[in-house]
Amino acid sequence: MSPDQSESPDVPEAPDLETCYVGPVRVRREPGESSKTTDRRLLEWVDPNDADLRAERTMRDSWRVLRIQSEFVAGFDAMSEVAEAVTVFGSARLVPGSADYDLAVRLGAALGEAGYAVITGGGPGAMEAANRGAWDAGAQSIGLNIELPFEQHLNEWVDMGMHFRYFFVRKTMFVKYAQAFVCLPGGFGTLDEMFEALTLVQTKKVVRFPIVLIGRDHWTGLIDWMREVLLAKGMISPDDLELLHVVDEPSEAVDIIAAAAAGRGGR
Ligand SMILES: C/C(=C\CNc1ncnc2c1ncn2[C@@H]1O[C@H](COP(=O)(O)O)[C@@H](O)[C@H]1O)CO
Repeated sequence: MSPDQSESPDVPEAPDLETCYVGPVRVRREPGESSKTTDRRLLEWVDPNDADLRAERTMRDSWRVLRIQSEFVAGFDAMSEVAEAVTVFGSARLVPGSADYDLAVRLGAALGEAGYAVITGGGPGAMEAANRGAWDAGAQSIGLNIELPFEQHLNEWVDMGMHFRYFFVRKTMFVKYAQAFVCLPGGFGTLDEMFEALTLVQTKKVVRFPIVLIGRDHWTGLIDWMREVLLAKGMISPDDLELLHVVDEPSEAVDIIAAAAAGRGGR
């Protein structure tokens, strides 16, 4: 090797780029460069007085339908082999070593040991922990991730994972392939998922299946408010409150789910 060859060539340093997913496509961008998610583009407001923008939107939305359709097809194909499953929701912000993270691991394991596949949002926190428990129990561990404006990873405890562009497509998969929901302690995302499940059951859009809230400390205040405000004002009926089961232990959640399955003639 000549002295010239041993010298390091004058290669420009790789720029510090941000990574994110646009549907299945991984893109790297300059920090701060606009990264509108697909959902945001779909829901973007367009000035109705601007005829050109309206025409452009109509064209884009028509094509968008094909993309939505393809996401449903990919989801249905991927999920078609899933056996009995339970969808688990919960805070993306739980950290390993915390009591709630540990609860989520134990929940995933208890569901897995009872023969259920575990479906989560595939992200960090409670999702990672529940997938981890299911994985440890040798159960199918599924993560349905979503495109967000910052980099998203499937957690490492997922053995079948997907990235969705559209929230509503992903939510369909959470419901369609599960026979129960369990909500761990969580924030707005978890509450959104819990209330969506609840209204689907309340309006009989899905046959009554259990929604279990695990962690009494976290959920009791909300249930009290539902009773003291919503029920008292006649905005829900007494039966509606019974659609939610509040427990502390993963084994209680599994018992409720198994009893509901037996009541439907399953298991
Ligand atoms: C904010 C953080 C990570 C975001 N990543 C997520 N990946 C996948 N799914 C998510 C993510 N964040 C929220 N979700 C969904 O909402 C529920 C949790 O929301 P909460 O507001 O944290 O309660 C969860 O069940 C997911 O389906 C951490 O840096």
